[in-house]
Amino acid sequence: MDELKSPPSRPPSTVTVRRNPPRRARPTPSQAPIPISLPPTPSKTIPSFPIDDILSIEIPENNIVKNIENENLKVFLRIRPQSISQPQGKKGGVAKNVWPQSKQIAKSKVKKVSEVCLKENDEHSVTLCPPQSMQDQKRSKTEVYEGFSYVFSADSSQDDVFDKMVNPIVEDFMKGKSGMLAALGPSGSGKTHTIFGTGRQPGMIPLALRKIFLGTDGNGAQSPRTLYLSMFEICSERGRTERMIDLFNDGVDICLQQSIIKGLHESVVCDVQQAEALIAEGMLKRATAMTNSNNQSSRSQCIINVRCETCGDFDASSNSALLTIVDLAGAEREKKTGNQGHRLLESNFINNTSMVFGLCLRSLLEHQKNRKKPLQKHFKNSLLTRYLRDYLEGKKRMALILTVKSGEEDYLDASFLLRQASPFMKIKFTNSEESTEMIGNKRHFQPFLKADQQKKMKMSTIESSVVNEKSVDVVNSTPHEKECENEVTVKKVNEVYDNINASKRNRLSQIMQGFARAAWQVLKQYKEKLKVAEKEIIYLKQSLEDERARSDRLAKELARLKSSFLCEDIVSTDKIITKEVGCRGNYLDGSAELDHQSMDSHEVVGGTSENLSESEVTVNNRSTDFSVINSCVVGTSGVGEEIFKGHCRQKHVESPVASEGVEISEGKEDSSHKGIVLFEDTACSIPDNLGRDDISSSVERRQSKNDTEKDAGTSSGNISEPEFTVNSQSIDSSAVGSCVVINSVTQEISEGTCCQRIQSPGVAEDLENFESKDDSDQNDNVLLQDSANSIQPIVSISDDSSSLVEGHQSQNDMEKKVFNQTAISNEVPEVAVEVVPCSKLPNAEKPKRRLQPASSMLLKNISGLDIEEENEKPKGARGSKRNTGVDLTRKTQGSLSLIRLLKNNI
Ligand SMILES: Nc1ncnc2c1ncn2[C@@H]1O[C@H](COP(=O)(O)OP(=O)(O)OP(=O)(O)O)[C@@H](O)[C@H]1O
Repeated sequence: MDELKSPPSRPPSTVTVRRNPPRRARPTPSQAPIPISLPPTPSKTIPSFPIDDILSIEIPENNIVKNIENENLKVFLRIRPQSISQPQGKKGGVAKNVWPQSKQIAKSKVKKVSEVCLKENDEHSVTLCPPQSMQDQKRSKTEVYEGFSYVFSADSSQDDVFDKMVNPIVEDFMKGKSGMLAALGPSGSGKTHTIFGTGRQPGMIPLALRKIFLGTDGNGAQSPRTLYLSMFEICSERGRTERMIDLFNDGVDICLQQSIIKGLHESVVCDVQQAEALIAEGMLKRATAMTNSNNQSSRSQCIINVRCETCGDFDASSNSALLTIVDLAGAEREKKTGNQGHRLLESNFINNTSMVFGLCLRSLLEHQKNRKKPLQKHFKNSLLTRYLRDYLEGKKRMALILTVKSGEEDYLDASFLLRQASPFMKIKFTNSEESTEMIGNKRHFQPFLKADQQKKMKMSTIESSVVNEKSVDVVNSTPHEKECENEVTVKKVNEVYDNINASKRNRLSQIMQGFARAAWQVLKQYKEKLKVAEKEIIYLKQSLEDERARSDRLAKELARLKSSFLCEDIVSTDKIITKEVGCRGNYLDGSAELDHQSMDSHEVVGGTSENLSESEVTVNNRSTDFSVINSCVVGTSGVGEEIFKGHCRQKHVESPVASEGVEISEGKEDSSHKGIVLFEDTACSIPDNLGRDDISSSVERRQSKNDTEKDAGTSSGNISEPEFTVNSQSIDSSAVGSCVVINSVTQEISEGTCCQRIQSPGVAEDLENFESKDDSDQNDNVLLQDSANSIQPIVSISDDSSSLVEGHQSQNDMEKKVFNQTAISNEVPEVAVEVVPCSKLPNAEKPKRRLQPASSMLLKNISGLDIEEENEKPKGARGSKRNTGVDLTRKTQGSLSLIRLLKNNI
């Protein structure tokens, strides 16, 4: 009750139930690009695939197939004589019109007899000319049709036609090849005459039978065989349905089931007379009628089959062959034939069959031209084309003979026929004979198989072997013929299996040949691909070798550039330092300009004893305009203990010094602003790890010492004390700044010889106090003497020119500075330094461009020094410098001053 009282529940909302849940499309599998990795080149060469050996094997070509494939449909043309154009009555006169005819038609026929519209050009072409009455029409024009297999003129005989057209087919037939001959043409053009002929002019069938029964197969050999003859027609029943009538069996209807005619009576023919009699009997049964075009016009399509079976040899090539000859009913024009009623219906059927026949061939032609176009199944539209399907689809060889009349009134018929049928000559037989043979065998063996089966079931005697009611005409045969037929039937039954087995074997062999041929073609294609691939591989190998050679060249070039860059870097560094010092001097001198008119030479002869070396530096400056010598370059071998450890030869050291820049020039005395420092040491031992700073520090240390002392002599017995002497001949010169700083030593060792370059830009100890004046002569001689050794490298700087130097701390006279050197080496180096005062460079911009790297280099060097730490060092600790090592030797007053100067100016 509560439920009743309660408000009715809402109907459940509509719920959509998915039977199949929505499916999501599967993500497309990402196909990451497969990295192409070339397989490593195997060290061993892989043996090549023996494709040449395989391809060298010759496969036997099927000549039959090859011939058929290359064969086109043969189209012949026969022109009927015009003199018999008029239908003749039975009495030999002009036949009366079978149908009531108007007077105009009768008059026109009489007029057009004499005119000819078709002319034979040659054996293969004709010219169709429209009659004068039709020349005004658009489609009426003279046309030339060529390409016929042969054109039979009006006066050609039946034998000519047979020899050129039928005889090859018959010969092939006797060799076991099937074939077909069909006659096409308008009504009354001579098709029936050509196929059957007359008593005096036998047609193709009688001639063929004669040829066949003559017993030769073309080679003169006669083989045992059995000939079967059948004849039937396809006609229309009141124009509605088609009928197949067996002409050998009293007009019994037969039917066509899948290309097999059931009930068709095949007559075994033993001689040509029997065969001709059968043919004649069948012709009498054929439906004919009198029309305005032909007094005995065929009203049906007549087919004659001659089948040959080789007795005792049932191999596939010759066991059965079929020769088919078709006499088509001629296309009819209603106006021309004047058919009415039933005849008109027959005309429609005849024209329809002819049209279907032409459509089948046209479709085959288009299909062969363009394989994309399907082969239309027009054959289904008529019994005739269904029966002749194999021929119309190009599976069997056939030939066409076109019969035309050349009269003026036949122009339209001839034009229609030639336009429709002349393209058929391009049709090719593409299929193999094997398939056609198999089809033929299948069709003709099937009744035998059926008969054999029935025979097995009945287990009857020889009489019962006559089970194929279609094969033998018992009714009309004679007793002798019956015996012959019975024997033949028994043979068939006994050998049918062998025949089938042979066919199977043949089919298998054909299949294998086809497979081998296809494989051979594939191998050919792969061979071509392999050739292309091998060419590509060779090309890639060549390119790889080229790339390798190129990379080698680039590596060599890179190494060369690196080496040259290092050399230039060293040289440029020295240049920059020297130039910087020179500039500094100019800066201090203010208007100092160095115009060296003559080359100044500074020779430094440095020598060291075993443990002691002294260098006397003499600076001679002959420049008249040399106002300030703010720097002198002294090449010295005064290096510390650690310098001379090895045994090397210091060949040539040049230290160009210029007022604004320093450049190096070897072995050349230049009038430009260059000072050449020649440093020669015949027996100098320099360690490989000689550092630039070591030398400079040691020299600076000594220079700082000379600020207060001239004579050092504080070194021990192994310590050399180079004496630095500056001689200045100038009277007015108030100050001569000279110092010797070796700040860089570059050594190059090659083959046991050490070539050491020393660029030692002269830096004054207190350059800030220098002032140069123009027109001051200055002669500075810096002599470094080694008192402890007999070999004293002397560096002399002489300046013959007058110079004015002011504000120099040191004396104007010769100043000697003694450098203490500690030499460990036992050999005394000979140092000869030539300092050539350089004149001002003609191009002042060039060194300026080089200031940038020099500044950077100096900043880099300066930043590396701890100035504050040096300042904190007490000056009184000099005595302990020697004991503290190289680090302490750097921290001299001279170096501090130099660093300050450089840093402030940069
Ligand atoms: N080449 C020829 N030489 C002599 N007479 C010929 C020739 N061709 C045809 N004739 C004669 O022309 C007449 C008509 O020929 P035929 O009956 O062969 O024509 P058709 O093409 O078969 O006509 P339809 O299609 O109506 O049967 C016949 O009397 C035939 O003897």
